[in-house]
Amino acid sequence: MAKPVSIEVWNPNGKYRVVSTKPMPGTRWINLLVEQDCRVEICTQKKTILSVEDIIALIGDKCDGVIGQLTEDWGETLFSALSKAGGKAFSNMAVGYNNVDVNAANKYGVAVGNTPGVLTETTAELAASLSLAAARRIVEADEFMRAGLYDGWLPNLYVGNLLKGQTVGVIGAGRIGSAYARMMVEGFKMNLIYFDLYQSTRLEKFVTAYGEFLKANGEQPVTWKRASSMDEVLQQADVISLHPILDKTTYHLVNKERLALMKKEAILINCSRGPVIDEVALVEHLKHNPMFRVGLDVFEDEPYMKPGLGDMKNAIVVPHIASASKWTREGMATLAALNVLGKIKGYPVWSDPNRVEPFLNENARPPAAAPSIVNAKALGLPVSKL
Ligand SMILES: NC(=O)C1=CN([C@@H]2O[C@H](COP(=O)(O)OP(=O)(O)OC[C@H]3O[C@@H](n4cnc5c(N)ncnc54)[C@H](O)[C@@H]3O)[C@@H](O)[C@H]2O)C=CC1
Ligand SMILES: O=C(O)C(=O)CO
Repeated sequence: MAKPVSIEVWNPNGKYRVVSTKPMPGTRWINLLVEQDCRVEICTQKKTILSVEDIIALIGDKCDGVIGQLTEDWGETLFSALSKAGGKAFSNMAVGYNNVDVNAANKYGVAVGNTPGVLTETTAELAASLSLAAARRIVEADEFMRAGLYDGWLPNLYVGNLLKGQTVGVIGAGRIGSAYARMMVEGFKMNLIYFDLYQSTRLEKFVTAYGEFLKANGEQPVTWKRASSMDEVLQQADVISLHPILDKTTYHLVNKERLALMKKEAILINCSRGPVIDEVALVEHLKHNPMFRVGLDVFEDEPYMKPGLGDMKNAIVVPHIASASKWTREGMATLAALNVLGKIKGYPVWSDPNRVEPFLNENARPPAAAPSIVNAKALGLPVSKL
């Protein structure tokens, strides 16, 4: 068994043992746990992705709760080990929890937390950044400049796409997809087409109101359309951003056939999860369509890229940093810690995981509730009346 080599301990005499598989930003999350009689153990081992064996060793014989990461495989083996150690709480430090087998957690009565809301705008901003970078070829132009190749202004140098008046397509118009859509519509006066299993009435109202504002000021109004299929979005949009959860229905949602439906000069952005795109098919598509561009924050086999992707000039690739703003990462740590603490203390579950601001106010005590437990219903946990 691979034994973790390095652990940082806070409040050694605390009654409840809470393990974090990684150091997390800020100290508020540690203080909140320590104030409530937790002994906090943080794994400081210099290894980016911990194996199941590493985490079993961290859990040990007695562990009340674990804060884990999206890179870890939380399935039957780990929930069984946590349950054997007396643990009843786990939280991902992430909103996405496709790395967690929630059925296995249910079997062992372990609450599974996630961190919605606090990363919505930050993630949408990165998707918007990638959209702009791809449309205006910023990374290619930066490389050209640094290579000392610039010898004067030219009419055809790094000509890209104007976003104003084009159509932005959003697949998965939940929290992040809607925030991204609002940024692109308001910021760049783009028209919207979206596909989601559910109607996004708030988003539609926003675009309608902004369109009326533009019209009243003598400008071309922006428009919206809820597509009846994903293919409609792919065919009609100029910039398409993917924001669904990853599950069986969204695995390889963008495949060879669907890439072929898109405009030759379209831009595809993925800040959701890598396997939503068939990355091998994407590399082929990029090779045969040099004006097609992608901006990718996530990859099918993270941390690896499929062969050839890194060589493509029409691809911008960044290492899963969409939620990486200081405020958001500290907030994610806080929400994850409060999920675990809430279950340990027997608090009810917060009633609306889209409204987590009260937990993030540094000047007030957080509510006595677990902010977001995804299997609360399955475990029959009480809901907060706050
Ligand atoms: N790259 C990064 O660092 C980050 C990635 N994420 C990813 O983004 C995902 C979305 O996060 P939120 O917006 O907070 O979640 P959300 O639950 O608010 O939105 C997801 C949306 O996807 C829709 N959806 C589900 N299945 C679909 C399908 N088959 N076709 C079309 N739409 C479908 C849902 O109806 C929902 O509206 C997370 O699950 C996570 O995987 C989230 C934060 C940061
Ligand atoms: O929260 C998530 O789901 C992420 O991917 C990291 O922010």
